[in-house]
Amino acid sequence: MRSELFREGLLEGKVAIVTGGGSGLGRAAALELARLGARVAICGRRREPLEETRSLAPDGAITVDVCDVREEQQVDAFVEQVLERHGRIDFLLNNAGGQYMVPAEDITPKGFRTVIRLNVEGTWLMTHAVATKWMIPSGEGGKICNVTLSPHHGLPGMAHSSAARAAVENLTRVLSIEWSRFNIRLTAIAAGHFETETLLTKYPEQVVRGVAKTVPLGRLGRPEEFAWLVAFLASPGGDYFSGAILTIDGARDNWFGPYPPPGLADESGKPPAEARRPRA
Ligand SMILES: CCCCCCCCC/C=C/C(=O)SCCNC(=O)CCNC(=O)[C@H](O)C(C)(C)COP(=O)(O)OP(=O)(O)OC[C@H]1O[C@@H](n2cnc3c(N)ncnc32)[C@H](O)[C@@H]1OP(=O)(O)O
Ligand SMILES: NC(=O)C1=CN([C@@H]2O[C@H](COP(=O)(O)OP(=O)(O)OC[C@H]3O[C@@H](n4cnc5c(N)ncnc54)[C@H](OP(=O)(O)O)[C@@H]3O)[C@@H](O)[C@H]2O)C=CC1
Repeated sequence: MRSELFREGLLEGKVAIVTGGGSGLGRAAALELARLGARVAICGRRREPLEETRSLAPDGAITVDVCDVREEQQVDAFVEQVLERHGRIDFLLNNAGGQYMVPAEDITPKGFRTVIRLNVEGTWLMTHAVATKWMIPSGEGGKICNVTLSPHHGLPGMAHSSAARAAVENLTRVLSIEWSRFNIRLTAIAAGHFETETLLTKYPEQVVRGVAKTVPLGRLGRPEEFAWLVAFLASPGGDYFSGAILTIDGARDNWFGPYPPPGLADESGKPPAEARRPRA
């Protein structure tokens, strides 16, 4: 299938990494980059969804590796594998991330650490590995795009993640300055509310039902709308973007309604907690 937006072959010769490429926004981005001729290496913790993404792409366009972005040795091995296979890395999308929804007073130290580790440390480990193993020593530079979250004033029920995304945005800004001498350009995409399977199935039912009403445009984002922005940034159109936080959210960042939001929290303002996932 061809891109609905960009010309064929736009990213020919480019090599991209997409973390969390087995589902949702990561899958949509990996497929769009592959359609445009890039060779795309995707990773995640589970092989099965990654293989499914690969099967949806043009033959040979996507390669798959299991890698937990929180684990330094796995990240190093993954990046080395990509370099061995493809010889270069032009673009990194740090998309793997997430959180669970919970009132802040119920976040345990372990739970807080888990979310910070995934979003901040995972993003940092992958960024550092790609920069030091290829973008800096090759003299070619490259582009790194991080995924964060809108609204920027944070989401009740996501204190850990709100803190983590702010950290990632400031990391983006400082590296865009410090690594400009290597021609490494960094951006962050602050995603609003997108209709991915995780959002639609994992979050409390009243949140799923009510969330589109918090968006001035009145609907959730579609994964392809995110993917098009990623492809644009990876293309020559994105060459002069660095240090920018690109918010894609149907105007969600600019709106604040009454608190607590009707239907999305109880009368005291307590956000709902999602159900514990069953333990194996
Ligand atoms: C107004 C509003 C509008 C709200 C409008 C809503 C808009 C939503 C906007 C954002 C949307 C998205 O990002 S959608 C995309 C979301 N995608 C994801 O989150 C995918 C990645 N997430 C994950 O893998 C998990 O959620 C995450 C916990 C981060 C990492 O998983 P792990 O397997 O590594 O960790 P686990 O072993 O499960 O958990 C480790 C510890 O974390 C804590 N923990 C984990 N899950 C928990 C849970 N459900 N409830 C309590 N605590 C939990 C416990 O302390 C756990 O320790 P023990 O107690 O010892 O077990
Ligand atoms: N959907 C939305 O509305 C919004 C999403 N975002 C962010 O966008 C990104 C994608 O979200 P979305 O597609 O909705 O959610 P998904 O849950 O579908 O995507 C998360 C992906 O990351 C992978 N992943 C999770 N933990 C790790 C890890 N430790 N190492 C490697 N891979 C990991 C998961 O695969 P596996 O479990 O196999 O490891 C999964 O493929 C996330 O960072 C999310 O927080 C931000 C704002 C809003």
